This record gives sequence, C-alpha cells and structure tokens, in this order.
Amino acid sequence: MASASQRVVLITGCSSGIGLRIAVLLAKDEQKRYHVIATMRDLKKKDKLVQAAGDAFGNTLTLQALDVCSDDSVRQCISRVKDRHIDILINNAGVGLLGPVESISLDQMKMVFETNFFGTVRMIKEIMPDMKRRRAGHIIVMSSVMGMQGVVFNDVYTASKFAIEGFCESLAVQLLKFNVKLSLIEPGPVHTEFEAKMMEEVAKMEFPGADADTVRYFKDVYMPSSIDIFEAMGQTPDDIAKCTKKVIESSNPRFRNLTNSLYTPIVAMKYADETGGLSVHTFYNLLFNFGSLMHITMNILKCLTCSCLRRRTISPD
Ligand SMILES: NC(=O)C1=CN([C@@H]2O[C@H](COP(=O)(O)OP(=O)(O)OC[C@H]3O[C@@H](n4cnc5c(N)ncnc54)[C@H](OP(=O)(O)O)[C@@H]3O)[C@@H](O)[C@H]2O)C=CC1
Ligand SMILES: CC1=C(/C=C/C(C)=C/C=C/C(C)=C/C=O)C(C)(C)CCC1
Repeated sequence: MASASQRVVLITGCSSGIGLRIAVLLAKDEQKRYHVIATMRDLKKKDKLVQAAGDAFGNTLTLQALDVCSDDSVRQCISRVKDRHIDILINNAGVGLLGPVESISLDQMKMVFETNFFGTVRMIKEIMPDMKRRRAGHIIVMSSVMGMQGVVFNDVYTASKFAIEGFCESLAVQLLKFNVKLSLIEPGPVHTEFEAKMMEEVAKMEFPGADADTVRYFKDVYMPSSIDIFEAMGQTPDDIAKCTKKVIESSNPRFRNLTNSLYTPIVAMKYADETGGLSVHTFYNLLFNFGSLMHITMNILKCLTCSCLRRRTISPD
C-alpha cells in the first residue's frame, strides 16, 4: 500500500515496451517517491514486468488487470485503488496499424480508435472527476510524433493520435482551472514490441483491394525507408521512460513533449506553411525522390537539429 508521502501512479499497458519501463523506473526511484499501480489487460503476461521490477514488486509496485477497451475492467480496477486516489495517470496502452487504406477493414480501424482514442478517454473520464475535486493531479498521454504530423501508410494510427491530441488540447484548458495538469509525450520511433508487431503484421499481409502500384510503393519504398528511420532515429523505451519521469517531476510541466529532436524540423514545417503544401511535398520528395538517399537525409536532419532546436524537446538525460 502507498504511504502518505508517496504519489500514486497508475499506468496502462505495462506488459511490454514503454509502459513496462516507466513502471519500473518510477518504482525503483531511490527516494521511493512513487507507488506504481502497473496495469495490463492480460495478467498472464506479467513475468517480464515482475522480473524487471525485482524487489520493487509487491513494495513500490503492485499489479492489476485493466483493459482500456472495457468499461467493467476500468471500473473494477479503479474501485480497488484506496479512496480512488490517483495522483498521476499515465495513459500508455496503444496499438499500431500500418498499410494501404484499401487493405484495412473498417473493423480493424475501429479497434485502433477503441484502444488509442476511446481507451484513453475512458480512463480520463473515470479518474479526472476525483482529480478535479481534489484540485490536484497530472494526466499523461503517450501520444506520438504522429499525433502532430501525418506519415504515409500510417493513416489510421495517425488519425487516432491526432484525435487524442485534439481531445487533450481542448481538455487541458478546462483542467488548468482545477489545477489538474495534462501533458502529451510525443516520441518518434522507439524500439519496442510495437515495431516487431508491425513487421509481423506486414509479413502476413495479403493486401486485398489494393492495386499493384500501391502495394509496391508500400513494400518496396515505404518499408525500407521506415526501417532506415527506425535504425537512425530510434530511441529506447528507457529513453521515453526517463523523459516521462522528467515531465511528471517538473514544477511547470509542458503540454507538448517531443522526445526526439530529429523530428523538430519535420514538425516546424507544418507551422512554417499553414497551407500544408510544404509538409506534403517535402514528405513526398523524401520518400519518392530521395528515398534511396535516406541515410544522407538523416544526417542532414541531425545537422539541422543543432542545440538550439534540441532545447525545444525533452531529453532523457
Ligand atoms: N514504439 C514506437 O515507435 C512508439 C510508440 N508510441 C506509443 O507508445 C505506447 C506504448 O507502445 P510501445 O511500448 O511502443 O508498444 P508495445 O506494443 O510494447 O506496448 C503496448 C502496450 O499496450 C497494451 N495494450 C494494447 N491494447 C490494450 C488494451 N485494450 N488494454 C490495455 N492494454 C493494452 C499492450 O498489451 P498486450 O501485451 O496485452 O497487447 C502493451 O502492454 C502506445 O500508445 C504507442 O502508440 C508512440 C510513439 C512511438
Ligand atoms: C520521417 C519520415 C518517414 C517515416 C517516419 C516513420 C516511420 C516514423 C515512425 C514513427 C512511429 C513509429 C511513431 C509511433 O507512434 C518516411 C515516411 C519514411 C519518409 C521520410 C520522412
């Protein structure tokens, strides 16, 4: 059980990746400032977390079942929390979806929104009223750079992250009146099971309904560039955990927190040209005209992201 001085942190999607690393980092805090309620939808997947938590398991870290897509599961989980008191809610659970829109069924698209958008909204609706009443609390949402900038062949995933960003941008204003903070964490590519799950999905894909040219652009142009980008820009889940810890420990946390400075110029293009032409044409050129030069492009991005741009992001160190 949490001591009176500890902040209670509830995290969704802790069976792997970023959620697992945030849970472990906070539970192993040297000053034991946090009591972490790590949640996952399938407790059979707990071994990796339990092993990584070591001595913290059963002390500063406890485990509960929670499926963000189920009203009952969310209600049951929160009702088990002492006085329903949660200081920090970290909405991390999420799923990806990649490929030509023609090959993806509406049911598959809805599942992505059920998890990434409605799952997060369900959690916020359950926990926010108590935070508002106490005039205290911090809600963290694991968004993505794709919550700000669309990426070809990630249409539906991007849309789900744009949706949650719009929701949070609106809600943050109201919450400020109640002294409840809301922060988005916006990572670029991160090496987690997310990446492996996508590769596995793509290997199995048969692309029903997509024409041969589109399938070729996806498999032979987008996929190799995307793999290069993961290699050149990829962060570790530990990096994202450290960034998240910095955000919750900040006395004046920012609303938006990009974790990867290599993305700053990409996001800047969007604000530099409100017609959208600069972003669309630059992405087109990067992919279809300079795709084979992706390594050089990455080095140019690294030069562009000199220290002045880097200051705009949250760094893990
Ligand atoms: N990896 C990346 O490149 C990036 C990831 N992100 C975001 O980070 C977050 C974490 O992803 P990451 O760690 O990379 O990926 P992982 O696939 O490693 O982790 C995703 C977690 O979400 C859980 N989850 C999925 N659906 C539900 C559900 N209905 N209820 C509860 N938990 C669920 C998964 O559980 P289960 O094991 O049961 O499936 C898993 O624990 C996501 O929101 C993702 O969009 C953002 C930017 C980049
Ligand atoms: C930047 C960029 C590309 C790819 C970006 C990717 C692959 C980003 C992945 C982000 C993830 C995985 C976010 C998760 O939320 C392209 C389209 C190859 C073209 C050139 C510029």
